[in-house]
Amino acid sequence: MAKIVVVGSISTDFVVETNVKPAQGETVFGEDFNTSFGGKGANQAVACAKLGAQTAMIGAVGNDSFGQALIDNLESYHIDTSAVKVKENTPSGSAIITLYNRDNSIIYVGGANNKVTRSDIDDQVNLIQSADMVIVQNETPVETVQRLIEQCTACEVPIILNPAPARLLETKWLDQVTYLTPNETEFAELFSGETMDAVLSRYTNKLIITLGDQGAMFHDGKNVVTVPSYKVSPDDIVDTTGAGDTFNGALAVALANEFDLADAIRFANLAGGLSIQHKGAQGGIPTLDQMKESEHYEATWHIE
Ligand SMILES: Nc1ncnc2c1ncn2[C@@H]1O[C@H](COP(=O)(O)OP(=O)(O)OP(=O)(O)O)[C@@H](O)[C@H]1O
Repeated sequence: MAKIVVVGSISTDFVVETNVKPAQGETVFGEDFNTSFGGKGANQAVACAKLGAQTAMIGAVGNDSFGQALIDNLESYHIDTSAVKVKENTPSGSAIITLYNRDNSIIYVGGANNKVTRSDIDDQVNLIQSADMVIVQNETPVETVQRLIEQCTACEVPIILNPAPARLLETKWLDQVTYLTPNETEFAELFSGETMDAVLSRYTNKLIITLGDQGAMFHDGKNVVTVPSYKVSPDDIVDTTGAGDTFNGALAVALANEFDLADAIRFANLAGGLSIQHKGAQGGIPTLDQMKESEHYEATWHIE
């Protein structure tokens, strides 16, 4: 079984639906309330685990009741949480989402995710060294991400940096990561003023730009290659939240199983396309068995 270590955020989404927006100082009645598990790191870890990888998470929660629920949720997917720390006097990561007329306003509090430190990475060198693939995003502090890139380089373990949300990093860091997976908006923020073709040809077989319903692009050393997504009829699209996280987790699983890059992107496109046909970021991620039931699953795709 491929071993994947995911470093990143773990948080709860608190979603309130209302027909009336409260004015300053006003209380209104809401229509509905629900919570769901999120955080890009946690979503990507769940994707790896559901798609058949032995998955461990490095991150942090607060010492509140939400923290324990976040850990229990990861464990329900058989994710190793021994490297998820509980930070004292800190809230767990939370997104407070108000849905008003199908439009949402979000207040995100990083909480414990902002307290994942360089030494939390150094404490887990053995875990990192044992991995076939590491993934990280940008919802933990920049110095932590940089330390992880250094450790992966030193241990010669491949690392995917999913630069979401976009945050500028010096070229030396981008040069050290094995794969870089922005969506189009993140690409534009990271490489403002440059064309996709120019940057893709600088980072051959490394930069993978996700394009929503168009799939994803990379440069194979000779040409820019667009790997098309699998068509999903608009009637079947239920919830696109987390498509990017599913794509990244699936990409990691495929690469850790030694798929070539174009194949790995096709596998990730299929997972991303299936995920949008169900509600919920984590709930919508397909399992490996659900992938295999798809008519698009390829006979040459072997996940150990
Ligand atoms: N409408 C769609 N039809 C088919 N596949 C899709 C669609 N939307 C997304 N995908 C799949 O999911 C991948 C990631 O989507 P996208 O580029 O929108 O990432 P994202 O903006 O990070 O997503 P999100 O923020 O919604 O999680 C795409 O490369 C594709 O494989």
